[in-house]
Amino acid sequence: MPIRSPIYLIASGDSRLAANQTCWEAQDKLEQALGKALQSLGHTVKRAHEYDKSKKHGFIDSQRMGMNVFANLPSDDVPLIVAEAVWQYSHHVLAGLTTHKGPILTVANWCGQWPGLVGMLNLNGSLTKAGVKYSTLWSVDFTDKFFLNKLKEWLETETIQHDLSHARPLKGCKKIPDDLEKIGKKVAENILKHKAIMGVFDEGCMGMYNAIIPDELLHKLGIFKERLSQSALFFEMQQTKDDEARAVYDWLKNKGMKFDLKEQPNDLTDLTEEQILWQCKMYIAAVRLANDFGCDLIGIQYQQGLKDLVPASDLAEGLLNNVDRPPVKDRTNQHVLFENAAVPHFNEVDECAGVDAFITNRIWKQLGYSPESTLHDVRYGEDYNGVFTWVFEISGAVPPEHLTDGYKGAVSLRQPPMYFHKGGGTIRGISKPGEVVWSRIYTEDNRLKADIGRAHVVELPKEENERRWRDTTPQWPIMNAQLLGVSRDQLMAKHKANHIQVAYAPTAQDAQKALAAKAACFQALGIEVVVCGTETGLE
Ligand SMILES: C[C@H](O)[C@@H](O)[C@@H](O)C(=O)CO
Repeated sequence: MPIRSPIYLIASGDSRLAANQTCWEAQDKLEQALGKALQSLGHTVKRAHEYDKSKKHGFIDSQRMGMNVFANLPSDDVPLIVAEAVWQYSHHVLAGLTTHKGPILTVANWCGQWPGLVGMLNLNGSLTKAGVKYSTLWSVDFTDKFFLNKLKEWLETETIQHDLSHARPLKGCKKIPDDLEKIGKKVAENILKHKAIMGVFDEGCMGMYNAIIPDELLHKLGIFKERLSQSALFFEMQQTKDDEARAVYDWLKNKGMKFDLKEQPNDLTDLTEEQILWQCKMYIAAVRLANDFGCDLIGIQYQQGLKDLVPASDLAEGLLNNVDRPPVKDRTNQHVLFENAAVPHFNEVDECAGVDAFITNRIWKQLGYSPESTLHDVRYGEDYNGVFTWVFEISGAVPPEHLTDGYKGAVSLRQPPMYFHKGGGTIRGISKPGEVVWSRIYTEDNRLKADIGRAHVVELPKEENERRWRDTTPQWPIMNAQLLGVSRDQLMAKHKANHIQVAYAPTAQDAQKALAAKAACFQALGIEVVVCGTETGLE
């Protein structure tokens, strides 16, 4: 049925006032351009909530506000657009969207300035997990053919069909070679027999409903949650000795990592040694607590609660994911904990990324490859020399092993104050060129699924890399990635999360082996695998 006007528009935001205020201008610009496009197709748009003069922004900034906005719609079957130019908390609007009966379209502007694409992808993943029907679109300026044609399609049919021809179920692909299937199955059997513990320091980060794996689904993988508290982490940080923190800091400096310290720093905007030392304490505390509870992987939420107490968790998170990291001894100073091993960590307690990191670690070790993996935000991208090149950019840190020149290529910069008012340093650098396996676990139809594919990480000229940093968030680590056989629009249409997991392999052939073994492991654990793109070795 054709869509009838007016179309209602809602905008979910952050819950941090500073972020909502800073990013409002970009949102306003998006809404005006989108409004014009709809007008040109004979439609009118009506905001379902007003700009708030006292708050100085027009975002839905809490779950309660979102519920009220939906309750005040003229009816629950009006056409609705969720428009996003910023990082947003999906739970602000999820409740209303789960009971909304009218057609839903999520839209983001193709812009790197703020993580609007990231916000929309999180909402898409959350709606997918919740079983809510929606369509989705993106555009640089809302005048391009792709956007206008697809928008027309939505206006005429209430739905949009995207090209998903790059994605095939593993079952329909070439058979996985026996030796690699054996490795995948062996890792799966080992996990199912011995079980694994996922330590979660406060579940659910920034409304990321998609990132929470229901226990019943997780248990089928042999993985069980240990629900830990960030209060316990804070307490442990306070028990950690100053000289232990100092030793971690010195270790990093000896490795060649740089810290962007000003001569007379302002704690509100600059990085300070005190912030870094608290971050080192968090790193030690996290390792000790992971050891106390026998955890195989851990995740720290940080962005609610802990963000008001201590500097950012990112420095600790990037280090935990690295095999070569500062040694941490038990409290009596006798044994090194998790010696010569990474402690797989999942940022923003994204449990889907956590399971992926844990399995990657096991598979890569079996194959003899460096097992470091990380999630990134699917942040932005542009063509470079005619090839679409993504900016993958997580909000703080990656394992230094992923960076060009490792620790020597890592600089710690102060986290942006609008998100991180207590500061803290990042692990920022450029991801080294090489061969990568990318993947994403997600929940759909009440089942766990995984998309998996291949990418080249490319080295761009310095000025181009700097431009990409300037156009996004220069404090965060960047990966310039070319997905193989998956176009920009195919990834956007198919991807069910704000995050993407990446791990390097020594060569393209090794990456295909790793992909195959990982897919076999996922399958043996009951995760439905979808192979995406080309050069996977399985097409
Ligand atoms: C600091 C921001 O809130 C980020 O955490 C956000 O952009 C994300 O990384 C979302 O994945």
